[in-house]
Amino acid sequence: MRYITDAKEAKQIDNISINEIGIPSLVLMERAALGVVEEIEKVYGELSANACVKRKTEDNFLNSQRCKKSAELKNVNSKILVVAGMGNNGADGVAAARMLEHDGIKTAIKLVGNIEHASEEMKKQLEIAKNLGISFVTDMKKNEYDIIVDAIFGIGLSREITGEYREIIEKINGSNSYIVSVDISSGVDATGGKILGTAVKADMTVTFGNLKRGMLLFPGAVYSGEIKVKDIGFPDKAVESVSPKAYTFEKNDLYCMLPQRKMRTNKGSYGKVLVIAGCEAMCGACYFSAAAAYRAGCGLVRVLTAKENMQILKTKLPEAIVGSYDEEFEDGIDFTPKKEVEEAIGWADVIVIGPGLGKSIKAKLLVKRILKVKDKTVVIDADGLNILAEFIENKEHDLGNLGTNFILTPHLKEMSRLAGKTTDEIKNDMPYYATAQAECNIVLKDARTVVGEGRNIPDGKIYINTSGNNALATGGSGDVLSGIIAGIAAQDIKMKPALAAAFGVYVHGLTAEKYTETKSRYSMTASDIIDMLQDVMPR
Ligand SMILES: NC(=O)C1=CN([C@@H]2O[C@H](COP(=O)(O)OP(=O)(O)OC[C@H]3O[C@@H](n4cnc5c(N)ncnc54)[C@H](O)[C@@H]3O)[C@@H](O)[C@H]2O)[C@@H](O)CC1
Ligand SMILES: [K+]
Repeated sequence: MRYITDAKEAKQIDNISINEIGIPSLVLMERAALGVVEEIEKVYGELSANACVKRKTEDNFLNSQRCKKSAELKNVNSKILVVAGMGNNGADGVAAARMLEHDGIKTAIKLVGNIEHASEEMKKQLEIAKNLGISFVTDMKKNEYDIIVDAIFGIGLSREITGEYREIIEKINGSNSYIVSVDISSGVDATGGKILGTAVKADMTVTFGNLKRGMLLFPGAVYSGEIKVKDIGFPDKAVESVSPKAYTFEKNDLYCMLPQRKMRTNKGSYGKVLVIAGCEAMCGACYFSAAAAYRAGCGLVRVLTAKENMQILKTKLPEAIVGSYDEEFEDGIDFTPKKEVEEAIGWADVIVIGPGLGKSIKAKLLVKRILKVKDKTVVIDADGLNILAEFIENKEHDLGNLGTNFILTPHLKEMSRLAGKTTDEIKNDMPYYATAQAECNIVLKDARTVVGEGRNIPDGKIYINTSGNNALATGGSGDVLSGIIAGIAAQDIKMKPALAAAFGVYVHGLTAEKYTETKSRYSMTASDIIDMLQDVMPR
């Protein structure tokens, strides 16, 4: 698990490390600069070898997709320019320039801003650089440098970028150089990922201690390039005492945090998922959700679907217990859930409702019933969300009334209906809309999905997903996700629903990464996502 900080938390960690624990600021800075230099020298090596530097991490959405033509790159006399602002981000850059020179790489510094406003650390770094005779330039000639180091603003950026800052950032972006941002791309708001006027389009960002939210959320993610996180010695004590609200997973987390498969167990040990999905014309969605729940590891899956879908589901997924909700309506639409629906609700540990369910009166009555479930995790997806939004619009329901056992999985448009806000409003503050609107858990789906715990959950966390790629943008992908989340939640009913949801989102993303290792991102289908689960879930 990796913490992701916002600007305030990152500053607090700096502060506690320096002022409470007593690690000198310049010591942290020296390590930060060394971290930057280490990464630059790797790139420099590649450039010098005339390599085409196509960063592979586009798969993680962290790449600006630059492929420098080797012919455009000078090799033997490669030069680096550090563009430094007057705060400590600039000071990191000046320290890095000194280290690069020390390692024999021709490096110059271009200062931006009023030197009279330089931070104490910046003044110190400038003094050292001057004593060593490092060259300073006043102008930045286009395409003169193979690598430009962006050390203009870090987490201290606090307002729109204008004037000479804006000009230099536009010049940097207009160059052919490989661009390395120090800590965060200058212009990206470290908390929300917004672009404050303009921002450096980095090929790589070398960040310190922890990931910053702004480099993962859009549009900041597009400006960050490949992200390297460097440990510069912030003590765990400082990080723990700040306890950042956001986190993301790494592959090892699957092995140590997912429910374990113990030796003496049977199918009853891994939970029961009920999928209420599929109307007459939509059998596939039901199949995808149910099959994914099995592949994610739950013990038993039961399906309630339209009568017409039963035969095909029995054939396609013989592992599932297949029934129909239709017989509940034999007496007309005056629905009092009885027979199979009530029995199935009682049977289940986790319920999924919505994929391909349609918006018929039957579907609405089913959703109405499931909204009353209190004692088990419920995933509401697709048409389940559309119906819920309709209930909210008609004032029959309130988003705030849904309990902490519910997981909603809206994409931006669905969230816009649920929250009564525009998609732009949602897009611009995904962590807020994933957490602050409701008591339930929300999986807010986008290229960078955010999972939030309800607003009243003590110490509620925000998960920002970093796995996956655009191969996932295919029909049925969301149905599969609902099944994966339910399948994981069912294996440990004590697991916080938001954690199960975060794992589900992470694993769903990993399937696409695995798939595109050998196959085309154009061709992945929902069935492939289900198939790839066997390659990405722990063995
Ligand atoms: N000792 C420390 O505190 C450490 C700091 N580190 C570096 O320090 C950075 C944070 O340094 P600072 O807090 O000095 O902040 P920055 O260096 O990010 O920038 C702060 C300066 O920019 C000004 N500013 C903000 N927005 C502006 C705008 N739009 N136009 C013009 N000026 C603007 C501020 O008034 C301030 O003077 C981190 O990102 C990291 O790179 C690292 O070296 C780790 C250790
Ligand atoms: K920067």
